[in-house]
Amino acid sequence: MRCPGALHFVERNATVISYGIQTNSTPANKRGHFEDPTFKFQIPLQIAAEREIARSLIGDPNFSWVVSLKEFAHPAFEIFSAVGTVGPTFFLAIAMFGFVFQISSLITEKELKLRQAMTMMGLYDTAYWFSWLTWEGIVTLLSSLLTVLFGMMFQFDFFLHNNFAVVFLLFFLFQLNMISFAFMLSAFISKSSSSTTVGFSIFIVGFLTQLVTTFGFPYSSNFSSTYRIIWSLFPPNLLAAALQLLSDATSTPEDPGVSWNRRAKCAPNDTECVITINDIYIWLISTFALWFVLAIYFDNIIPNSSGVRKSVFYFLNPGYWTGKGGNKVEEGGICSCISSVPPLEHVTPNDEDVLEEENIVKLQAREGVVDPNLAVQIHGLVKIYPGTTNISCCKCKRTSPYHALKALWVNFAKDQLFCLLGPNGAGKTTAINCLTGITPVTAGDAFIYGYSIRSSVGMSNIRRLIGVCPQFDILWDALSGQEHLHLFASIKGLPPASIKSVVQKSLAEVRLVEAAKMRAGSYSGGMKRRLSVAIALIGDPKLVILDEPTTGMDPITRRHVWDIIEDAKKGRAIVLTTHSMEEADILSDRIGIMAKGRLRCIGTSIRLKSRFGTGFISNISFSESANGMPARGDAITTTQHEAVKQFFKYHLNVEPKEENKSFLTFVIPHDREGLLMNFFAELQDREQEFGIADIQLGLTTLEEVFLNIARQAELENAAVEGSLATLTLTSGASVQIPVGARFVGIPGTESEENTRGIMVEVYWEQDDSGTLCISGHSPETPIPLHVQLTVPSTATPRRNLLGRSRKSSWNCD
Ligand SMILES: Nc1ncnc2c1ncn2[C@@H]1O[C@H](COP(=O)(O)OP(=O)(O)OP(=O)(O)O)[C@@H](O)[C@H]1O
Repeated sequence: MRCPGALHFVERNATVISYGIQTNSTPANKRGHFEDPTFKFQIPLQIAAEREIARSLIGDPNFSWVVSLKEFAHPAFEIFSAVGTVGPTFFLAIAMFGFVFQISSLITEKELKLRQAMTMMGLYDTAYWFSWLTWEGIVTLLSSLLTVLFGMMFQFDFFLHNNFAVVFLLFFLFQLNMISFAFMLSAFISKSSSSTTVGFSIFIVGFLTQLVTTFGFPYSSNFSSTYRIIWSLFPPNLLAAALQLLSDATSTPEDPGVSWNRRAKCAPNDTECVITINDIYIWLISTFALWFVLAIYFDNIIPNSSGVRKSVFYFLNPGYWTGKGGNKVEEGGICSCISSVPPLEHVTPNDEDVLEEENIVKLQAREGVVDPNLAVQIHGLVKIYPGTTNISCCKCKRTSPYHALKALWVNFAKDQLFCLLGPNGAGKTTAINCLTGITPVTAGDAFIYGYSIRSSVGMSNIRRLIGVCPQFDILWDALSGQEHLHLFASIKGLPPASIKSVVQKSLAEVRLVEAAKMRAGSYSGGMKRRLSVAIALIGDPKLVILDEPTTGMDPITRRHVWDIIEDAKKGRAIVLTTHSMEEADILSDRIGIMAKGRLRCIGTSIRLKSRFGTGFISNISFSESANGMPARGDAITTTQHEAVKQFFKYHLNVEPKEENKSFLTFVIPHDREGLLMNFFAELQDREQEFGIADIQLGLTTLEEVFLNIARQAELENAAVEGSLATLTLTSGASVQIPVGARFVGIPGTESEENTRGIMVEVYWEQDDSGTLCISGHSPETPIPLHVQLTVPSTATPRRNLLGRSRKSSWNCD
């Protein structure tokens, strides 16, 4: 390809010079066009050869033969053609940095629920998108400026001869377009780790389509405009076409390049021109707007990290544009069908306090009372996670509907801390998510300072009033504690002048002043939790929701955070969920224990202990001698132990629950309460005789109340579901019994001696996940007359009513 051809001259005689022409017939790409060697080389050469032969033969006096070497006329090969050829790939590669970073940041924010946290604290979607756009606009502006300046610095004709504004605008609009394209793609990706793969795939596809564009497709009159429209939707193709135009315009040092005024005109020698630089600008601006609008649209209709999305035609709802409604959300993917939900039957609470609370709230709801002393009024809140059938490629995934909240009626008062307790899966987080607007409610409503959580206007007012510390820390690893607080203070709308002092105060409160400038990614678990608590309290919210705030804190820090929470009660309501009974006991003004989506009991800690605890706990400590040994030797102490045990057995009919050399612990049921006064008076009188050093009497712990309530809920649930369990007797025989059954008659054991037959008492416990399991059974005994028996069944266990499959083995490990 280096030699276009050759001429062979043969001088036959004085009047005949013959010649032969040899040409390279491969079309060569010159200045973006494939030149036909016959017309561009062979014919001009033939004419020239014949003309010169004629001049020689006719004896032209100016003609002479000279032997010299001269380059055949050809278009200039300058560095500009490198920009036209390699430029598209090179500048696409530069834009891919921003593209991958953008996709990965957006997805990380979704994946780590950072965006959800900001929305919960009052961030508007418009502010979210426009803040990203502003930031990316600035970065793109700088990078485009640097690209052009570097191009000029390295003396590329492409950058020197074309107008600065023309080249700069091209790079700026292209990079902005790629960012907007990244916004749109991020709606479809749920894992940040996929962003590099997506970026690389886009680069490969872009490289190939740009290559095709450089060869002239489809920006020439040979192709229909439909091809051009489709091709121009992909930003790298527009870049390739623009670079081609601009490099052609500076192909020789004499070419003037494209000036700002000529941006909408074709090059004079370009007969096949179908697109100008100005057209490319218009395409870049239009596709930028298209990707951006699509990004917002897909972001709304594709389920977020909580599985919530808007309807596909949400934008047709006038309320969406006026801000009055139109924020109705749905659950499940676009390609999923929601199965029918079993109706929720109304169950009157068994507990008198819960019933009373329910009646008070219902009365207030009927009469439309908005009590100024109430921060939250929950009116029959129901949440059913719908069962869905998701159809994706070659897969059909079904989930069953689940009643997570079954009509919650409760008030949370101002200046009080309400503690929501309950075993895992009780529905606490669901209740909180409903209050903060993360999850749509199925039925019922809740009013926070009078604003309904079901109205979009109400919800945007609520977001200004609440502060939330979610169950899991939602923090940016790259931001410092101070920056986090600054950001959330801004989202909360604090005046910029006060933000600095508020942030400093907040950092001091949670003892993070020294770590204020450290990245949150390097914080310990406890520090992160403290920062989350500080975020929840920033901006003086009137309702603070703390979902397990002290998880992972050491005891010293925990106590410190308890102090912060205690101080924060003034002037606001706090809702706290925790698994620490000590925390609930210390901080709560009222406690509600939930299980299986229902409120099971409500009241102060003392009330719950006295109503649901097994009774009183009495600790008896024995005197010890100076050397730490029991006062009068082991034998004597054992006698004293026995005497005390006898004393408790005789008067109160209780056995010790725990015992060792220095103390005895008894649990005294509530029904013996009447005997306690005299009993302890006598025990105190005989302290010396029994060698007692100290007598303590207290109510049972909140933990015990919690365990009792949880077990009771499991039993009720098992009875409703009608689940069956297999009880294996010590004799080796096994029978099917309803889950939770206590006294079980063994079939076929009736005899003359035991006319009612034999029975066992089954002991039920809860395993680590809180599910009931059989821990054992009593020895087989004749069935007493008064006992209400469960008759075993041989039926196989069936699925529960809501379709969740139950465990097959019911024996505790
Ligand atoms: N998106 C969902 N789809 C279906 N079921 C869900 C969904 N989210 C929660 N659940 C179910 O709802 C029930 C209540 O869950 P929730 O997270 O509210 O419990 P919790 O009381 O906060 O538990 P924990 O103490 O473990 O945080 C659980 O059985 C859970 O499996």
